[in-house]
Amino acid sequence: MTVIGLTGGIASGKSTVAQLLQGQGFVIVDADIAARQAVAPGSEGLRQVAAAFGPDAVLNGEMNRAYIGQQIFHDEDKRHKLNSIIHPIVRTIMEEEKEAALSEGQDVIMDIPLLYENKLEETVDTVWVVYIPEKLQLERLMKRNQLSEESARARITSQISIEEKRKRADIVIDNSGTLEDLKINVDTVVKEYYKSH
Ligand SMILES: CC(C)(COP(=O)(O)OP(=O)(O)OC[C@H]1O[C@@H](n2cnc3c(N)ncnc32)[C@H](O)[C@@H]1O)[C@@H](O)C(=O)NCCC(=O)NCCS
Ligand SMILES: Nc1ncnc2c1ncn2[C@@H]1O[C@H](COP(=O)(O)OP(=O)(O)OP(=O)(O)O)[C@@H](O)[C@H]1O
Repeated sequence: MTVIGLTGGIASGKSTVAQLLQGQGFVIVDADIAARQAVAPGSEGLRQVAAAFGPDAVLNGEMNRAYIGQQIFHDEDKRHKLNSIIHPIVRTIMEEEKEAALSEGQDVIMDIPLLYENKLEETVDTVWVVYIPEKLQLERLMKRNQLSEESARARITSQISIEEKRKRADIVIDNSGTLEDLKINVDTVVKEYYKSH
């Protein structure tokens, strides 16, 4: 069984690719979903976030994502603080999900936006990077999250650049075309994958 790390820049299309791969029978373990579970209402994770970021960090019993986002994407120390609370919990959740899938004999896609930032290459068998040029990344991020150019740039520069991730990849999945183009690219990668497995 293989553990594939799926990564890329913010808004490069990882979730879209993960959906396509799920349709092809892969099990998806998603770090963004685990990160939400880590700070679920009433959780120890949320309690720690509130202790670190103050009363504005919680709204109606949930983590105030807009407030935390404003705080951490503009301030490296605060980002490291949040990461140090959430990432260990995320790793535990993802590890359990991965082991459950492997024990059922299924190949797993670990969808991890911060795979390179957190030096997790060694925890997977191969790394697939979803790539788009930075200009397109900025456009898609601004559109999807309704962000100003300045806020979108802050999010992009809080990660290792997409060009650097492309260089480090074992496999690159280009998503600079249409969704139809992306489907074709994903089909090609999956065909190649099955040839060698
Ligand atoms: C900062 C938060 C509240 C913003 O929430 P929001 O709903 O606006 O965004 P969402 O969670 O959908 O994340 C969108 C993307 O932002 C990027 N991102 C999120 N957190 C970080 C971070 N700490 N550093 C760099 N990029 C990040 C990722 O590419 C992610 O896919 C949220 O992302 C969060 O709790 N982040 C900390 C946990 C984390 O690192 N998650 C990423 C995967 S483990
Ligand atoms: N080929 C494409 N053409 C146009 N829009 C696209 C294409 N692929 C993805 N998108 C859109 O771009 C945005 C980003 O895609 P997606 O959410 O899959 O990225 P992501 O890498 O998972 O983002 P994040 O890092 O924030 O989790 C979404 O609004 C999605 O619908």
